Amino acid sequence: MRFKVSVPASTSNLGPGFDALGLALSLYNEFLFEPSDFYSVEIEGEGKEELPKDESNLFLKTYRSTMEYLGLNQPIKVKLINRIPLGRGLGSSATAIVGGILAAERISGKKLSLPEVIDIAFKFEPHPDNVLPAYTGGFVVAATNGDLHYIKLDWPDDLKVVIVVPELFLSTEDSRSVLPESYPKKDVIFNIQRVALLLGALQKRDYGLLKEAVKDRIHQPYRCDLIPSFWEVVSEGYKAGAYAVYLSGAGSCIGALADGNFDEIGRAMCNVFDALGIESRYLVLDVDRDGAKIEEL
Ligand SMILES: Nc1ncnc2c1ncn2[C@@H]1O[C@H](COP(=O)(O)OP(=O)(O)OP(=O)(O)O)[C@@H](O)[C@H]1O
Ligand SMILES: N[C@@H](CCO)C(=O)O
Repeated sequence: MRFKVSVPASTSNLGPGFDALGLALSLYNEFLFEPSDFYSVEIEGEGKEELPKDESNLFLKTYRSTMEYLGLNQPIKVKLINRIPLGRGLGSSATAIVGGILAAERISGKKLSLPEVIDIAFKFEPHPDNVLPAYTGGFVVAATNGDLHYIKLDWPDDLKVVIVVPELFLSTEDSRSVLPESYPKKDVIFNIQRVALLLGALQKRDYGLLKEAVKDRIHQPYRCDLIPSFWEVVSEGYKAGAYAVYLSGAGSCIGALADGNFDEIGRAMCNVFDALGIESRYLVLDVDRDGAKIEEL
């Protein structure tokens, strides 16, 4: 009884949609697991050295919490094959959470409802914009207030995401700690207008509107100081042909939406980090439409 769970990365916020918008990407963490007499964790790839291999590992914590919720206890042996860089705003922690929940579902033979999945996930990550696309795939709008309300929207086939990954680790906790507790009314209105514009521009494929639509006054103006030359990277992305450039999730990755010139955009943005002596690379990713998957081995 051996299984593989694969869970996509996600890029969230997309500028103004703080804690509301998330997009699953074609980059996957894979978790291989089998029942065992004791818990054990092996890690390959990202976080091999840094991530805990004991019971404090987020995958195991989520698995155990889900099993506890189901009234069960079954130790497992898990191998995490991590391809998503950590602490970069690409939803690596969300993949571990979703992976742990799916592993518990598979081992127990029980299927949880989406509200149950989200309730468990929220104990570990109390914002939905990575967990939800990781679970469902696609472009997701999520609204929470005790209950979760969400909708999966169409994403245009021709629009890819160029993700620039600087060698800058930024924990979500630190990146959230720089945000204010409250915002002036004009900034809230600014963001509401742009989220609406963004959804409309994507629906109508009016890409010329995207540059204005991804402007934001809720998080990027506060987080930009954590990423050297953030606005210069953004500007180079636009010059190279991107329609929209934004901070991916809590950072430090920067995402660019484009329907061509993908390598030019990636290189132009990385050149800014090169000039600062910060290593970086870029990934050209499609949108994952299907979300987390389980496969028998
Ligand atoms: N693939 C993983 N496997 C196990 N634990 C992970 C994994 N990825 C992240 N974590 C755990 O989640 C904690 C919180 O991660 P954090 O949210 O800061 O970063 P992230 O998930 O890489 O980025 P983000 O959520 O901004 O996209 C980390 O300290 C780590 O212990
Ligand atoms: N919406 C969350 C995503 C974390 O990746 C944030 O921006 O803090």
